[in-house]
Amino acid sequence: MSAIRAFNSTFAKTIRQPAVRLNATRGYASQAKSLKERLTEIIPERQEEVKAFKKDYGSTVLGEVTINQAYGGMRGVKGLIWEGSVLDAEEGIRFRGKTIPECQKELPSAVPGGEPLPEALFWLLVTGEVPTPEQTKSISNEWAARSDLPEFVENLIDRCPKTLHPMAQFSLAINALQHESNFAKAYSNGINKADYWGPTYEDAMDLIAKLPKVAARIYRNVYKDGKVADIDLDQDYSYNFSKLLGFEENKEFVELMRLYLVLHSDHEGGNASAHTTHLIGSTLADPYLAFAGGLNSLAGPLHGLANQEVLRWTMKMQETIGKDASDEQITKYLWDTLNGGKVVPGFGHAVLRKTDPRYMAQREFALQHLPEDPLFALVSKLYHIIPGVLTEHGKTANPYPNVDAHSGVLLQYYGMKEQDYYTVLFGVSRALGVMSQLVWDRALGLPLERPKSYSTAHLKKMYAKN
Ligand SMILES: CC(=O)SCCNC(=O)CCNC(=O)[C@H](O)C(C)(C)COP(=O)(O)OP(=O)(O)OC[C@H]1O[C@@H](n2cnc3c(N)ncnc32)[C@H](O)[C@@H]1OP(=O)(O)O
Ligand SMILES: O=C([O-])CC(=O)C(=O)O
Repeated sequence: MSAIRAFNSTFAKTIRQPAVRLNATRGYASQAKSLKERLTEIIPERQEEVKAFKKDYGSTVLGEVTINQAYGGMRGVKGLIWEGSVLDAEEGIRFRGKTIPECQKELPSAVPGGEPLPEALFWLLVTGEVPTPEQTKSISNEWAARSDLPEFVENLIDRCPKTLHPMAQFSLAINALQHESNFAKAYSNGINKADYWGPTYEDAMDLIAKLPKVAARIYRNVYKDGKVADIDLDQDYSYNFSKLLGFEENKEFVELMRLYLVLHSDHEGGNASAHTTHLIGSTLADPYLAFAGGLNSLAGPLHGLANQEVLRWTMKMQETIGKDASDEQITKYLWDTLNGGKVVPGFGHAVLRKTDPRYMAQREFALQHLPEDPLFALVSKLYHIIPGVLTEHGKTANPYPNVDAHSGVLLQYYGMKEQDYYTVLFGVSRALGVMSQLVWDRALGLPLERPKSYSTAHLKKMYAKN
């Protein structure tokens, strides 16, 4: 047995939570398995499936690439494999074939009829199967048990100036956690490539488990008293994250956190944070280094940072034209933004051509929990005004709101008012998607990513008539 196989099997024995099915009507397996045990069964089947599919269809053409696409951020170019989710331009995201409302209905929750648990979504993303409540609980327990940070990482976060953007602190801390990487150690010890997925899985689980402590420490240092509570080993991930942030006493906030972490987790493979993580991972840099790169992508205002920008833009608008501004005043303010050569944050999308269902899920939450909130009323008003203005402006392929247009108002309502922090929450959630794919990247032996590029001069030589 290789060193890493021995490590994996010992680890599985230590951490496994034997769980027996309680609910016979929902089609759960009769003897619940740990996530790693289930993956160990599934991976050889999927490897065979992919091998056979490639053998039969490997030379099938997926699409053509135009010169405009090469200059245009590769929009619509089909060239990536991503197992966890697929995005439809009209319908939005499906996680392993399930829409957001289906996930809300089918995945185990912490409270009856409540929001789905991110632990359950992670299991679904990794395996394609809905976990039992016991399997979901085993992930909660496992993440709580793996959550400790090395002291030097805590010190590193504590030494950051409060003026360093929370996303820069987050990325720095994740790079430092690389010290813990099982994959990096296994690679340096000469692991066989057939075994790569094992230590990648261990790193993915450790990394996700440690995120609440990293993210909450940044929040408490920058905005509060620097003290961070302890993890409750018997609680779920979102409860613990809320507790560390200082919000666990508000049960609605904890439910929001569960929903938030599910909604922002995965958006197929071409979005900048997912693609960056996948690209870095393809060099066999370990999961920590890959995810830190993904976070740096997420920190751009055209991507995840838009959720911070939305609130900033909305507040600035309120300051400029007043809290009771008329539709006409809002419309004029929008035109000033557009004529100033700026984007309206939270609207538009590279793939979606309808309102983002993640926006709708957050709107449903607001309608249920904060229907009278004045900021929610304003966000609803903007939802009705902005698409018309963007359509008249005539440039935007999709004038409708994306996920980032709604998250800030919910967080504000519960007292998390520090917008510069919001993308860190997004990053914690995005780890679920990109880490589950990274395990599959290594399990399927996906190679170094390296597409072809040309210079303008070369392209002109190839295609221009004069
Ligand atoms: C989690 C997420 O990442 S969701 C996206 C978060 N980002 C935002 O909300 C920022 C605002 N939105 C945007 O900047 C864009 O819509 C993006 C980056 C999301 C998508 O970009 P693209 O796929 O290039 O969009 P699209 O094809 O519609 O762009 C065409 C033109 O419309 C402009 N446009 C697109 N959306 C907007 C917008 N919300 N406000 C103003 N102009 C816009 C683009 O800047 C582009 O202008 P250009 O021709 O002068 O370069
Ligand atoms: O899909 C995209 O390009 C951006 C996005 O909404 C996400 O990553 O969640």
